[in-house]
Order: sequence, then C-alpha cells, then structure tokens
Amino acid sequence: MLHIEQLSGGYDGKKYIQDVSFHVEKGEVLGILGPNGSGKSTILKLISGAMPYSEGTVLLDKKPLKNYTPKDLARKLAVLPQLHANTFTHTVREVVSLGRYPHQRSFFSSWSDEDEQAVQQAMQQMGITKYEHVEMAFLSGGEQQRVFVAQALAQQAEVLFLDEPTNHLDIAHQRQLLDVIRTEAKVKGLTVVSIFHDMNLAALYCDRLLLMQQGRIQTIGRPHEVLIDAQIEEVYDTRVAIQPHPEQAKPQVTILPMIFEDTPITIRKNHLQVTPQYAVFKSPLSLRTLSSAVHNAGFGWYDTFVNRTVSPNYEHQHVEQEFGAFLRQEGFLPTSTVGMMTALSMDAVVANDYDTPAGKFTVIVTAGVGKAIDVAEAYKHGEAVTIGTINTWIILNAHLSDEAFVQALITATEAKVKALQKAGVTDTISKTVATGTATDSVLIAATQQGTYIQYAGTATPLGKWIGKAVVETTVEAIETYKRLKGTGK
Ligand SMILES: Nc1ncnc2c1ncn2[C@@H]1O[C@H](COP(=O)(O)OP(=O)(O)OP(=O)(O)O)[C@@H](O)[C@H]1O
Repeated sequence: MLHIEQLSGGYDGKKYIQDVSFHVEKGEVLGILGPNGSGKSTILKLISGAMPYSEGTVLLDKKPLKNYTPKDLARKLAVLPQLHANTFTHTVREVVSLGRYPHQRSFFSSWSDEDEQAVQQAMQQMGITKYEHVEMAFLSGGEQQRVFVAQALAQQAEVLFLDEPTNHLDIAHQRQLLDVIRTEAKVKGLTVVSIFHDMNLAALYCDRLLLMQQGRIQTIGRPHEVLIDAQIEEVYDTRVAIQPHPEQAKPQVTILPMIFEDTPITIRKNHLQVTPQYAVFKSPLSLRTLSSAVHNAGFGWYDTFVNRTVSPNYEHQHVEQEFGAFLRQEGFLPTSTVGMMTALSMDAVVANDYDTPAGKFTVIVTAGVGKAIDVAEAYKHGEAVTIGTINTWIILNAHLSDEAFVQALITATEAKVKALQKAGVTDTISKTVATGTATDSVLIAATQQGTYIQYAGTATPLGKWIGKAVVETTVEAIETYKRLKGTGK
C-alpha cells in the first residue's frame, strides 16, 4: 500500500531524514519508535505530503504521492490532526464532521446518509457520542484527543497516520483507541502508521516496528526483532530489561533505573519466627522469588514468607481468597507475602544456615510424608489430594540469573527425592520408594546482591551445595516428622 524508497528530506535544506526505505502492506499496523529528535514526526510529514521531500520516492497505492490532488489524497490518507486552538469554539460533532470534507463533491453539496453514518460510527468507536454537542474548549486533553481520532476515522481513508495517538489518554482509553485502530486494520484492511513513545503499547498493537536513530532507520521488523535489550540500550542510552507480556507473545520493555542502591543485607535463619499457626520468614528487603506457593506463586519480589498449618481436611472453594484473608488477619500484607500450607504442626519446621564456598544460604523444610507417593506409581492413587506436603525453601545471599532460579528449583527437587530415598520413605500404595507427596512446594528466594550466579544446576558450585544442604535438611525434617508422629503431635 505504501512504498518508500531512499527518502531524504528535512527543514531549511538540511536533510534530517536520510536514505529511508520501507514499505507497509494493506491492513498492516506499523509503529515508528525512536528517541526525541530522531526524525519520527519528520518522516510522517514527508510521507503524508505535509512537507515536500528532497530525494526518493513515496508511492501510495502504486502512485507517487506528488501526483495526488489534495482532495484525492485526503480520500486515500487520513492524518490525526494536531490540537488546534481554532477548533475550540466548535462542537465535538462539528470537529468530527470535518473528517467528511474529502467526500463532499462541492462546498454546497448536501450531507449524505453515508456522511452521517461515518460520523456517528466514529464518535461511537471513540466513546464521545455523549459529548456530541459540547464545545471542544470544555473537554479535557484526553477527550479532545479522542475527538481528533474520531475525525480521522470518519474520513474513512485507506491509510491512517497517527503521531502519538495515546498521548494524554488514561490506560482504559489507550486500550480502547488501539483496540479500535487494530480492529479497523484487521477487519477492514485499514493501513496504519503510528508514532509511539510507549514501546510496550507499540509492541502489543503493531505488526512491525521501525526504530529510528538520528534520521536513519536503525532497524525494522516484528516486535521481538526490534525490541532487543542491547539495541534499545544503544539507541536510547538507557538500561532496559525485555520480558514477555503475561498474555500475548509480545516483548515488553522495562526501564532499569541507575539511582537505586540497596542497603547490604545478610539473610540467616534468625529471620524465621515459628508460632503454633505458622512459620514466617521476614526479610528486611524484598527478595526475588520463584515458587510454586499457594499464594503469590511464580516470579516476584516478596519480603514475607509464610508456611501456615491447616487441618488435614482443609478444603476451600476459593483458596486464594481464603489465604489472602488469613494473611490480612495475621497482619501480613498479601501483596508482599508468599504463602504455603502444610498439615504439620509447626514443631516440624527445620531450618539450617549454610556457609559454603559458593555462598551463604538458609534452607527451611517441613516434611509431612504420611501420604508419600512414587511419581511412577501416582496413577494408582485416587483423585483425592490430601495435604501431606514437603515444603522446601532455599533463601540465598546471592544474585541469581533467571536460569539459576529455575536450575536451583530443579536441584532442590532432585535433592528432595534423594532425601526420601535416604530416609526410606515409601509410596503408601505401591510400597516403592516415594519421590514426594501430592502437594509439595518449592521456593527459591535471593537477595539479588553480591556475586552474580549464572547457573545453579547440580554440577555448579552453588548447585552442589544446594544439593547437599537440601538432602541433609529434608532428612532431618522427615526424622522430626516421624518423631513428632510417634509422640502423637
Ligand atoms: N519545523 C522545524 N524546523 C526546523 N527543524 C525542525 C522542525 N521540526 C523538527 N526539526 C528538527 O528535525 C529533527 C527531527 O525532529 P522530529 O520532530 O522529526 O523528531 P521526533 O523523532 O518526532 O522527536 P520527538 O520524539 O521529540 O517528537 C530535530 O533535530 C528537530 O530539531
């Protein structure tokens, strides 16, 4: 739909845009990114005909842009208008109706049903119908922005150019606007080129991204080809982390600030308090955590870790809500707390500090093995899941990579299996060596200070010590469990 070849141009004879070539297919949404002054708006002006270009070609639907009359061009191409003070005395409806100008045959031609329908639909899409008769001056910045987008949509052009359309908009209206634009592209074949400062919105809604640097294209491609940390860091001179969006297969960019400095801390088992209802480990700073907990599982940052004792018949339809209510009642902040459950009494908690050549860490285990299972024979067990539960926590004074977190979790799980073997725990039905219980949980937490540790598998320095420590502590916890059982606790 749009072919740009070796385009150069700028202001006062100075070529701010140099040798830019790209194309945009019909129905595609292309996002333009780049630092301030990198030439994003200038490109848009050159390819929309708002400014003449000095070299190169711009083909709109195979025809040079220069060969279009202004009215023909307006039927083909809509540009999100900038905020104009002279629209302030006009009503919303009047401003949106201006979008129909290219479709009027003459100045005096009458307003058609088609015109009316286009205006009504655009106002409805942007959620501004209720302001229809309000003057622009009485609207907020975000509301005015939506009126201008509606004007561009009412134009019903084949190509839409937007310069930071979500500027001024709250998140609900950002989503609404970009949902509408993307739907128009995918359902009606609207071709969209839009400038974004928000890389995350651009990644989410655009098919491809074009990254500008000093008037040239640094790179163009699908979001995961453009949003690469080293590339973004170079172009924007800012440290970033790229992570997946939680629901869509799209990269998201997080700024890594330079100014925060954490007070150095050392985690030891004296941060653990045990009460009859729960064991709680309270860290002076939030720890990066990976766990399979009941409350706040997965990766996150937490400063409170609770292992709560519940009845073996504990059953709740909404465990997450019930657990949250319990935490609040006990004075813990649910958003900064990881929570697990066990049917064991809190006398069964075993905590050991390890001071190893690979670092200092603490292992805390509760091992209820009354309902132990051999994973190979688990299919012989009924549906009912009883809370037996081995809860294994490893809290490290170290800076772990994501790989190291996952590897530490694997190492800890393997060590747990070995401990069950060593302690002679068997599957209640098959009588073969047990590998765990039905509801075991693991937690790896780290201060993210000090030595950076890339790997934590069994052959690595840290992995070796985690293996030894988890086997030892789990065996001790199983013996404690058996002793308590013997005394009827
Ligand atoms: N009207 C103008 N007259 C002269 N120079 C201009 C004009 N508008 C922009 N420039 C210059 O052109 C260069 C590119 O500006 P442009 O507005 O295209 O950048 P941008 O990437 O859109 O920046 P921003 O993110 O700040 O909006 C800048 O160095 C700017 O100073």
